[in-house]
Amino acid sequence: MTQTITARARPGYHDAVARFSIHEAMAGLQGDLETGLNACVECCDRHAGAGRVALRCLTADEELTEYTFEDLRDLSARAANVFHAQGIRPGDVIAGLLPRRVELVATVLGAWRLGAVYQPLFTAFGPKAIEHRLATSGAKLVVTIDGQRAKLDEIPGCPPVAVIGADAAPAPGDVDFRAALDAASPEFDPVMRRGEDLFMMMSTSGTTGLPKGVPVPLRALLAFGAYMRDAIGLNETDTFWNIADPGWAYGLYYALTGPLLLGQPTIFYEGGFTAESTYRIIDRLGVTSLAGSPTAFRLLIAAGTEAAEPVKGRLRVVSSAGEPLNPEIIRWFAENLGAPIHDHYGQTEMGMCVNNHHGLEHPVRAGSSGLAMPGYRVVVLDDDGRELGPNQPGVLAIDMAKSPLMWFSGYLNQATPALAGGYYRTGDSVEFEPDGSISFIGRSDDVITSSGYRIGPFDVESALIEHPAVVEAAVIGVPDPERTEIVKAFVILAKGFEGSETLAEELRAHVKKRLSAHAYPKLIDFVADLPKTPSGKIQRFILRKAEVEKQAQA
Ligand SMILES: CC(=O)SCCNC(=O)CCNC(=O)[C@H](O)C(C)(C)COP(=O)(O)OP(=O)(O)OC[C@H]1O[C@@H](n2cnc3c(N)ncnc32)[C@H](O)[C@@H]1OP(=O)(O)O
Repeated sequence: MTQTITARARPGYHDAVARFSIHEAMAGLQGDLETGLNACVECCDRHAGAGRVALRCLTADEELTEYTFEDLRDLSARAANVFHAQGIRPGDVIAGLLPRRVELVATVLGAWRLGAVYQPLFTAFGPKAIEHRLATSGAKLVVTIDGQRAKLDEIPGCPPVAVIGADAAPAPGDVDFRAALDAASPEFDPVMRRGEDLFMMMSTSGTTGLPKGVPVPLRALLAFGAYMRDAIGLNETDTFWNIADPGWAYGLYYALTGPLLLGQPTIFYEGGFTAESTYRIIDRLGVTSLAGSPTAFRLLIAAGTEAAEPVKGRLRVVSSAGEPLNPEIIRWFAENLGAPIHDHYGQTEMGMCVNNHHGLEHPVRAGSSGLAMPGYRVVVLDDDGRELGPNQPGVLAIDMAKSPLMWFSGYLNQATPALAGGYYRTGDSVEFEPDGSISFIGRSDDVITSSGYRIGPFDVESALIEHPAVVEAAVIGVPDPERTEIVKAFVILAKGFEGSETLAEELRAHVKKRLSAHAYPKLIDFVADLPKTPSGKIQRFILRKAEVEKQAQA
């Protein structure tokens, strides 16, 4: 059974909430949560047969190749055969350190076809970030490109590697992934799993420790499909482009899985983000529905109104995630692109669940994150776990028992205090408006939001103190008009080292290489001491308060 999406009048939001039924949500799947489900079948096989395009890949030079759902079915079966020959079995984890290329889709769908679990590794990560994630998941194989391969040499106990080479033959011991795909059979019967079985292994940064594993069960497909229909409002006349990288949740859930699940093509562009290439691709491929983060939208605005002119009136809807959306962006997009841009809120742990829905009719207030997506009951809690009413700040939480689309059930192999008392506490401070919409206030912990990335200060501090010049470090986010926050480090130097711009640059380069290219401290202060509690815990909030006050006085 192929699920078809039709251009339709937008149903009313409150009607959709009242009529929400998990059975109807499940009718959007071919398989069954109890008896048999396969994510590759849902995202690929069931849409094959009509020659429909599934994937448009643009190289960094903007060379375009299109793949149909039949092509992806064939590739997924070949990949599943390659993985099976490497000893991968249902439930095993396959990690992908891959840029936005067709091989990433082959790896993801091939893993799912085999009943295995896909773990994304962002290509900006350094060995430290990769090592921790591989150790957490117990991945049995890593698929990567030759340009990323050297990072894996630095990882003790790295699992076997399948590499996609440019010209050179892969290193001894590595699987030549492309040659193996070509040689493999295009037949592989999908392994049926159940709704509770895992199909993705994500990770997320916290305040105090290293990133935590977020296991994603197959029943999350229901929530991903609901977001695409209700919030993105994807219909069959749309050309959808989500510019987020599938190395992260928003990209993997909604640039790859979501559109394919609904039988709609998706777009992968391998080049880095620029306003010019973004406008060019919108124009060339006829994009009508765009998704990304406010930093990307601010960079579009910074390119000026003339750059936007060729695509004015072309975008039907724009969806924003990862950082709160400023009213100024909403105004600019309406005026210069003729496009409504809506704020959507979510986390790796649950997907998007508070949205200004494009697919459902309801008033949209600038500055608000929106309303709970049908299928989630969203509440605001005080410190004692009591539900609060309008205009009372508290922590945004999900009422687990009354949220049939909620799929998160705890971090991998560790206690999850955020799930106490029947709620999942997001750690984000918000308040309800009288109309039921949610206004975002900020994080209630030290997690940094920069360019739509969630950055754990502890990760950056740990990378910094690996450098011989650093004895101690404290890392915070400081407000930034372009990137929401930027990472700032306060560093105590070891004896014999002196603070200088040269040393600061060396520390930035060190964090970029060891941890990740996106998480390095743009600002570094060398200090003699750090504010601490009597028990010796660094008080990052004191540093943050001082920075905010400094900015206010500037
Ligand atoms: C539930 C959810 O998941 S919600 C949303 C999830 N968040 C996201 O998807 C992230 C959204 N952000 C982005 O896509 C990007 O930040 C953009 C498009 C907004 C801006 O891109 P950029 O201008 O390239 O900045 P970005 O912050 O990504 O990069 C920071 C640095 O890392 C580098 N970098 C980024 N990606 C890579 C990569 N894959 N490989 C190597 N380096 C990289 C950049 O070159 C940059 O280096 P520089 O500071 O020396 O110039």
